[in-house]
Amino acid sequence: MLELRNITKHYGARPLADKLSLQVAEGEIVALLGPSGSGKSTLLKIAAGLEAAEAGSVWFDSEDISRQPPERRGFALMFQDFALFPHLDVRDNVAFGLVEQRVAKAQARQRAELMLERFGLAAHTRHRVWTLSGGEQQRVALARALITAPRALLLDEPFSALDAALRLDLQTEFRERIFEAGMATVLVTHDETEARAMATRGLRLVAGHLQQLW
Ligand SMILES: Nc1ncnc2c1ncn2[C@@H]1O[C@H](COP(=O)(O)OP(=O)(O)OP(=O)(O)O)[C@@H](O)[C@H]1O
Repeated sequence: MLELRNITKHYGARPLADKLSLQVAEGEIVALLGPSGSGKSTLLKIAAGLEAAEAGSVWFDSEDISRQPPERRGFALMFQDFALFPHLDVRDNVAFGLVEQRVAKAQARQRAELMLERFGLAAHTRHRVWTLSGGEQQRVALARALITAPRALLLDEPFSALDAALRLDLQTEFRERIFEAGMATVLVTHDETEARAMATRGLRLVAGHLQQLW
């Protein structure tokens, strides 16, 4: 269970989080909605360890991980600005997380190939990522996120660059793959339709507080 406990965070005088708490269980996809600038991405970054809160703590199961650096938390991130590596082929993009975990390169590549097969991307294994379509690139990014078997998945507007029809396809596919992997998942999105299509629970962040939508 991923848990934020009594998190407080401001930029200037405006509270982005005001003693905010959130629990996300394994197998749950929680959507975070809210006006632009309300602090959704900041909350995700606090969970990931990329930003510090002024007060409060981040827990996973019964461990306080507030002081752990991002790479020790065992979370996978898919943020708008976490692009794929243009100088690597598709396979090495997917293998990257494993190599970081000191898995031998040959073995990491083999596992990446299996993952790409499951994702219907086998034909692109040795292609540069920038030769793929936007939707394919997002699937590579999800494969890269899931291959390390993360205990939580943090998604920030994963489909914002895609056209409407493709978004719908990917929402269904991502939802299935995320449920199959079964980790605690938080999805930040502007789009309530997308949130309802993907998430088991929807929350709106307003003035530092979370309101339950469903
Ligand atoms: N490092 C920073 N320094 C100062 N202000 C910041 C910083 N990061 C974010 N902010 C401000 O905090 C507010 C919340 O930003 P955040 O990106 O978390 O909102 P958001 O709800 O994800 O917005 P959007 O839906 O537009 O992506 C914004 O007003 C932003 O300008």
